[in-house]
This record gives sequence, structure tokens and C-alpha cells, in this order.
Amino acid sequence: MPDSLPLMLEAPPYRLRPLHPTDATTLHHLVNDWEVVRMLSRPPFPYPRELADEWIAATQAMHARGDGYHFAITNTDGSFIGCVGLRIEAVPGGGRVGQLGYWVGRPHWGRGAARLAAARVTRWALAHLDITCLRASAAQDNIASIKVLEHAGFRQTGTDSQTFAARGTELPVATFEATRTDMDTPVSDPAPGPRRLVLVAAGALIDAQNRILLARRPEGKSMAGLWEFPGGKVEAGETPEAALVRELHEELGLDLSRACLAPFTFASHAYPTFDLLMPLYLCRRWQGTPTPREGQKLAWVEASALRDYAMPEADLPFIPLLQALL
Ligand SMILES: Nc1nc2c([nH]c(=O)n2[C@@H]2O[C@H](COP(=O)(O)OP(=O)(O)OP(=O)(O)O)[C@@H](O)[C@H]2O)c(=O)[nH]1
Ligand SMILES: [Mg+2]
Repeated sequence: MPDSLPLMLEAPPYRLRPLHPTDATTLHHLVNDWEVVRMLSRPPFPYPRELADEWIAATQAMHARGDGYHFAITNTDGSFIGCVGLRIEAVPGGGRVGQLGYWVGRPHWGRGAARLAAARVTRWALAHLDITCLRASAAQDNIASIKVLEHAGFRQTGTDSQTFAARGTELPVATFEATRTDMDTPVSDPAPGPRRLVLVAAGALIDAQNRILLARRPEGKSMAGLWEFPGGKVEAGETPEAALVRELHEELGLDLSRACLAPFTFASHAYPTFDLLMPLYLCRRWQGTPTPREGQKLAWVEASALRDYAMPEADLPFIPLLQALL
């Protein structure tokens, strides 16, 4: 499991925490309910008591291996009401995706618990895990679950069929996906109006081994979880160079002069809600050690490994240019 991965999440008025063996009795009581199990693909019905213990142990093993993260949904008093989580699967052609699942015990329906918990875990997973996207599916007759996914920022990608163990049959399902870009795109079309042009100055800091500094956008920012070149928006009255000097100080605690910045190339990209114009500067000299001041993760990356880091779409054209340069 990556260090410092937060596994206690707030989804007011609910809380999410790892499952514990002492949850087994309540978990079994709530999930061994035809109205709950019939909507889930894997669990059988009736749901044997031992399966609750086995499932909780399996979630702990997944956490330890880093290939699945499952949470108990609790009220603020700590009482257990359901589960939400994801398994990480490798996909053909490379990359890893998270498969999201959730259920809430029937006495706790109708209060938005699944909606709030699924939305919280979706944002957490995209910000912290090395996955390209999250996927989920819901039986086509499970309107409540489809609404949960739409609220969490998922997009329907199609339909499929899936075996539902409790119902003993294959059923048509709607399939959904959520990417980091989806998290920043309003579900309904933005109101018509002039598009916004955003000017951002970014820097490729290059160390003595020709590695490039990438920063991972922290949870709470747009496009959280993507790796980017440090930098930020150019403010009114500022030159792009002055903005980058300021941003590198604010974000990384570095001191450098404008003379250290060499213009390299620029990105011009149409995001769904704004147009980005982003000059990229190269920088090989600075004072201080890059220190994450905004909770972001940092990585020094060889040019040949840049594709292993999920980046905003606008940055993708930079990769071959930097590889050719270094
Ligand atoms: N810094 C930076 N921003 C990028 C890159 N690629 C890219 O699409 N962007 C986009 O540019 C926009 C502005 O970046 P930013 O969030 O760093 O701006 P900022 O530092 O001023 O932050 P703030 O607005 O939260 O104060 C964001 O929408 C961001 O996703 C990149 O490589 N570096
Ligand atoms: Mg920034």
C-alpha cells in the first residue's frame, strides 16, 4: 500500500473506514437480505455467515497488496450501515482500472448514503491511486444505483450483461466510467456563453541526471491525481515568467530568477469548459530543494518514463518533445 494513503474519509454525515473483523455480524445481518443481494453481482443468497468473515479478511489482504480498497460506511456514531470500495484490475493493453461497488443496508436506504459514499471514494481513488479510470456497472432495472453513479460523476459508456449470483442468471447492465477529467466537467452541458481562455505558466525542472520534476495534483483541486509540471495561472498584470517564479515559490518553496527560465514550447488545448494556453519553460538552476507545500506528491522522472504517469490531456504533446531533448 502506498505510504500515507488516507483510509479514513469523511462523507458528511457519514464516515468511511477500513472494514474490521468485528463488523462481520452487522454486515451479515444487513447484506443477507434479498432486496440488497439481488442488486449485487457477486454475493450469493442466502449469504452464509462465514462469508462475512472471509470477505472482511479478503479486504484487509487487498489493502495490504494495494489491489483493492474497501470501506465500511458508518454513521457518525460509528454504527455500520454498508460498504463501498473498489478492486484494481489490469486491463488488456496496459494500465489499471478500479471497479467500484457499493451497497447500503435496507434500514438505511433513502438518506443518500450510497450516493455520498460512492462520490467520496470516486474522488479519493482518482486523486490517490495509480489507475487510469474507475468503472462500474448497475443492473438496468436498478435505477437508484444508476443515479448514485451519475451523481458521483460517472458517464454511461454502454450496456453489457453480467452474472448475478443471487439471481442465478445473466442480466443486462448499464456500464459506466469516471476519469479525472470527468470530475471537472459538469454533468449537464455548460450554459452557452463565451469560452474562457486560461493562461497558465508551467516549468519543467530538470536535475543533474536529466530527470524532470512532476507534481501530482492533490485531492480537492481540479484534475486531482494527474501528474503535471509545476506552475499555475498567470494573474492580471503579471508576465508568464513572473507568474512561474511566484508559483514555483508558492508550490515548491524554490527561489529562482526569471533568467533561469528558457521558453521551450507551449500547449493549446480545448478542455470541455475552458481553453488552456500554457507556455512550458525549462529550468536547470534554482535555489532550495523542491518541497511539496500544497500536499502534492513529487517525483523525479526519467524522460523515457513520462508515459507511466497519468497527465492532463494538454500535456501529452510535451512528452515526445522532452524525450527528444533529453
Ligand atoms: N500547473 C499546471 N497546470 C496544468 C498542467 N496541465 C494542465 O492541463 N493544467 C491545467 O491548468 C490549470 C491551472 O493550473 P493550476 O491549478 O496549477 O493553477 P494554480 O496553481 O494557479 O492553482 P489555483 O487556481 O488552485 O490557485 C488547471 O486547470 C490545470 O489542470 C500542467 O502541466 N501544469
Ligand atoms: Mg498550480
